[in-house]
Amino acid sequence: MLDVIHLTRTFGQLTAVDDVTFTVPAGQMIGFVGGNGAGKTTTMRMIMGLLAPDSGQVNLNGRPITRSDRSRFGYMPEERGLYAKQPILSQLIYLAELKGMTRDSAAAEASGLMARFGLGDRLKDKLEKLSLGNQQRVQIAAAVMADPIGLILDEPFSGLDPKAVDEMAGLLAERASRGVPVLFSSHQLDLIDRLCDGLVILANGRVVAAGTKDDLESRGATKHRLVTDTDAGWVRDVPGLRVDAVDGGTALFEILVPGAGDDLLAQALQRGHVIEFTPVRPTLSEIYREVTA
Ligand SMILES: Nc1ncnc2c1ncn2[C@@H]1O[C@H](COP(=O)(O)OP(=O)(O)OP(=O)(O)O)[C@@H](O)[C@H]1O
Repeated sequence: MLDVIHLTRTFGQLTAVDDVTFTVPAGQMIGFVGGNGAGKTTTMRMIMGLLAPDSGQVNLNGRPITRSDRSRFGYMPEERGLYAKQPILSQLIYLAELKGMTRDSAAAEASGLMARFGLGDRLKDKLEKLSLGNQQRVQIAAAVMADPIGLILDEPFSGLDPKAVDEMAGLLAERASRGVPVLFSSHQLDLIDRLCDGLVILANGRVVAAGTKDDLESRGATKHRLVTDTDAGWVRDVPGLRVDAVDGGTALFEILVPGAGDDLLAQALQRGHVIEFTPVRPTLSEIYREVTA
């Protein structure tokens, strides 16, 4: 389990990361989201010890993380870590050796991963000879090699095609299933929704929401949808509701006063046929927009 505890970092007048606290449980994939400049990269750099916090700390399994712990993490930095002009295999072996692997086992793991990505015949190529998406796969391979005890990945899926996203997500999920805490940033909320056990939303350096999607949904207003076979304009006159939209026989609204939904349903049944009356789960984009507004 990785705990980020009250981390704060300023750059001059700017508080880039402001008292940020969250947990990445062992074996879980946590999505780290927030607009440009929200503080995600700065937080990840502090987790990896590449940037000192002004205050706060990072714990691994209940005690302060050490340099030796960090050397066993897989990290994919925003600026990417591999050299464009060096051959792929030798770089992967070198990085895995730094994490304590023997040369032979590093070569075997690197070759296996490249074969899995369909790049088995490119091992001796310089990284720059690959397409950008394939370079990104190699960067992810470098992070997941050598059995890391934690994974911190800064926008690992940016620029990948849907098939590559699925492959890389599968790889990260495999590592998570070994009990590894996985934190990755992304601007792709649909991916976060699909891949993550939970998420942390940053805005202006602060955590504005964190938890599972179900947790976040239950914090927000639950909306309901009524679909009838008659015009639903009358819903606007029912007390105790906030009506978002009416379109023909369909109305979307929030129930502000307990019982107002029952009154609405009773009226709807008197007026005609009720085709649907259901709570509407907000999308992650809607939750995101609400908490970062
Ligand atoms: N070394 C630095 N010196 C000065 N300001 C910095 C430095 N690093 C980051 N910042 C500022 O800190 C803020 C947070 O930046 P950070 O890169 O952490 O955001 P981010 O959430 O990763 O953004 P993005 O999604 O655009 O990558 C930004 O305003 C950025 O300009």
